[in-house]
Amino acid sequence: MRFSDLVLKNNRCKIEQISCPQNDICCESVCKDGYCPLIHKSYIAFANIDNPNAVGEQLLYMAIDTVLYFGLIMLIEHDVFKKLHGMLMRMILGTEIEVQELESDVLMEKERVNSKIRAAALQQSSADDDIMLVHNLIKKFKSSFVAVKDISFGVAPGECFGLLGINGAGKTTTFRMLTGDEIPSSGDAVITQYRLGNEKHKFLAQIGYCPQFDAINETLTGREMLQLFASLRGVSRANVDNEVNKWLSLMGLQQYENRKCGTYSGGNKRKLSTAMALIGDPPIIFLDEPTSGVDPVARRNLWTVLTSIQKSGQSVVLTSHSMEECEALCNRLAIMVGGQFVCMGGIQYLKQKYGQGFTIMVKLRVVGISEKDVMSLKNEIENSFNTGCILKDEHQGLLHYHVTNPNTPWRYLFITMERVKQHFEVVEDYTISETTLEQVFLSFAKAQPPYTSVN
Ligand SMILES: Nc1ncnc2c1ncn2[C@@H]1O[C@H](COP(=O)(O)OP(=O)(O)OP(=O)(O)O)[C@@H](O)[C@H]1O
Repeated sequence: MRFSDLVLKNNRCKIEQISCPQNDICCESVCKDGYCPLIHKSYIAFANIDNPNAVGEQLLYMAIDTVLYFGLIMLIEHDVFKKLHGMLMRMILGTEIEVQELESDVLMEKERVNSKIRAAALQQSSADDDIMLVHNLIKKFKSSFVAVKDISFGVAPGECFGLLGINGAGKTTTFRMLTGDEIPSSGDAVITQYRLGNEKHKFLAQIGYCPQFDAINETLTGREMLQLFASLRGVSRANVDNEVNKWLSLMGLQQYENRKCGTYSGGNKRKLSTAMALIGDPPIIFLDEPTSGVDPVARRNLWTVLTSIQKSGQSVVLTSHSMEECEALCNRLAIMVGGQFVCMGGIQYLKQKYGQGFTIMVKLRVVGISEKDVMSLKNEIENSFNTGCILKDEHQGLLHYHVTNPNTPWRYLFITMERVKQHFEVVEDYTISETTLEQVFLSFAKAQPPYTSVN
């Protein structure tokens, strides 16, 4: 009998009660009183020759799929694969790293954090004066490449902590570890009493994060995006609209609120991402270059917003390539070089410690100057400030001197440089200023090659 005949037979047997000629395939064996009785066959059974329409097998597969995919989602949700990957990497790569000798401020902060962590473990103290403690954080991507090298720092309530470093210094990797995107190779972080290592969800619930690249759903409008984030942050349904209106207005996004985010300009996407990090008033906010591509008016506006949220006790961890921004916002900052903190402290402290004194920039004429003229100019400048004058940099016809004695009178500086300018034709112009944060940064950043990559 062909399969199609069987299907026909079963369909007929189900839908009609037919008179029963002996040769009818439907009634071969069950002909009763001249009629073929209706045969009810259950669909909820495994299909076989007599019952090919049964869907038991499919139902079983669907049930197995449900359990399987639900389990898979749970494993992903609880980072089981990431943790396994992390464990495997730790086993393969180890956690031993080479660290350069640490500056005293970095070392002191490390010891302070470690002692707090020890005390918290013994329940002898709460981290009241630090909302977040990061200790001994390491990220190894390859055995030969460590992106973050054993960094430790604490952030106080209401503090803005800045992370500075050239491209590839390890700032974003640090953020990615603290926001759960990367599993640290070693080390941990604590926000209030929640540990990143074993209470990740509670830890992350304390954080607002503006990533370096805007993580927005381009098909939603700005308003919808903020409504979504307000709800995720636990803002009550009755308050969502108030909160969304507040942040749209603070970020100057009202006129774009009903436009799809995908059509926003780069600067407006940054503003929206920052608002998404700030909405719902999380206790600590990570901002990865929040003002890159933002116009100067909006940037200053954001600075005002960030200053006011600090006053209400929220803390900010910020990365930026704008020294002006760091000077305006950060209470403390750390400079990262090659994945490691090379200095740490308040801005004035860093300027005093690493850039004490004055900066003289000498612009040289481009044409008609010889190497000999430049050499004798350098000798003259260095001899004139015999209390200490160091040539820090020389590029594109600019000499950058650091006069190390902070007590040198401004009058002496100007008289000397005027005399030098009169005597050396090679000097086109000069400027004298106090040492800036940028100069402190550059003096450290030079220690890292401009393109550190593992690729
Ligand atoms: N998933 C990864 N796998 C391998 N190497 C990585 C990975 N992510 C980052 N790196 C490397 O780690 C180093 C630090 O990168 P990171 O993005 O943290 O730098 P950054 O300081 O944030 O730089 P930028 O200022 O450009 O944002 C870089 O050399 C980068 O190539």
